[in-house]
Amino acid sequence: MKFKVNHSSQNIKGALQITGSKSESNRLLIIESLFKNLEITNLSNSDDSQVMKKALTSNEVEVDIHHAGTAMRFLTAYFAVKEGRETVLTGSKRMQERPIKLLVEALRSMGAEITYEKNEGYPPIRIQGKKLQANSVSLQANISSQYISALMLIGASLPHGLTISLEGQVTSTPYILMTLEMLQRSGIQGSFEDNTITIEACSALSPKTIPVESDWSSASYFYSIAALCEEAEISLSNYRKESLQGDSCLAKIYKQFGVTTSFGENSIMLKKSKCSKPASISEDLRNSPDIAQTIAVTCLGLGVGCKLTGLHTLKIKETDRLVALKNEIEKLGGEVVISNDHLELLPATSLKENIEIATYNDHRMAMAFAPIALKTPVIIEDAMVVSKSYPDFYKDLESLNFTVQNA
Ligand SMILES: O=C(O)C1=C[C@@H](OP(=O)(O)O)[C@@H](O)[C@H](O)C1
Ligand SMILES: C=C(OP(=O)(O)O)C(=O)O
Repeated sequence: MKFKVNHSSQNIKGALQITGSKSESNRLLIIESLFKNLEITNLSNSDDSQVMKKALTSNEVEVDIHHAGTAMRFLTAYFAVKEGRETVLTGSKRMQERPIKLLVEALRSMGAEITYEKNEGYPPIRIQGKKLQANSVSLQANISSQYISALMLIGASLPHGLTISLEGQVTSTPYILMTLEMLQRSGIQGSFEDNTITIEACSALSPKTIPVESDWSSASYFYSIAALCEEAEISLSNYRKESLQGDSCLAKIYKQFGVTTSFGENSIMLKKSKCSKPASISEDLRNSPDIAQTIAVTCLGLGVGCKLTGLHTLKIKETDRLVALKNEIEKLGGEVVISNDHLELLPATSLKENIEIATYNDHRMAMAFAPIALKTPVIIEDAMVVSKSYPDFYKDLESLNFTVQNA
């Protein structure tokens, strides 16, 4: 399905309630399943959280997690400690190209029984659940923080807890801190100091209600909208100043485009009233890789140049996001240079109209490019990919007076 997205005004006002963070939700779903006694509120309605919920209650041998990276990685560790359960964990064609070897090797070194069904190092994998006795593990930390979070999430279920030694430069650190905080809020003790994570053993949790903050990566598209129009007042809930999500750095980054953020009790207000913009910006996104596409497209729309670094993880996400960004920005008339870990955009002088944006099975390609409609009408191919993290995306665009039509 293709959607043509358009907007006829440069003044945007509205209030939206965004679904819960899929990262926080998928951690809490695993903790609840292992230890019980958690009530989770504002759970994400994303496909990724739906597949996680379904997997955790499935009695089938084959568990298919589609495109959900967190589900693939967290469930690999989860099923490895499910004594007596045999699981074949699989996913979409792209998931079968996303590496899992570092996590499988770490779990095997702890005694887990995991074999590859097709290609060495990639899903699908067959897991024979066992009681693991190990209390320490080490792994390379510069490929995906999800491998580390996966080990942290099962750590407390092991008889002696788990000490994880991280090797090399740690990437996506806020997601590791989020996992630690989620464990601690649930009642599990742990620490992260000097590249060593310690998770204490725990046999039961006392009952708790844990609210999920809304998704900051989803909020990024409204930051982009605010930046791309002349005047904006957009209220988003449920957000907090003290966020566990690294993508909350958006508030600081978008100040450069004249978008201010004020924090209410449970919401944020994005305001834009003056058209100040820098000639170019430079950001290291090692800690917030999921907002790279949003920022690149905002800059394209504003005619601002950008140099985005720390993007080495983008090649193994839903698609090779660096290549996808280059292809689609160039279709609109932008000039981009990419390497394995950075992207440089030259300030664009004009944008082409009614360009069809390919989305590469990547929700963030669709959502990052839709706001450019404030500058030029755009057609989003395979538009419903957004449901991976944000099923209500187009409904929320319409509530801000965007027109979204079948193309
Ligand atoms: O742990 C998480 O919830 C996530 C970690 C990040 O992945 P990497 O650690 O692979 O960069 C991020 O890109 C992904 O969307 C969600
Ligand atoms: C990379 C992402 O997700 P995952 O790795 O969990 O599939 C994302 O949501 O941008």
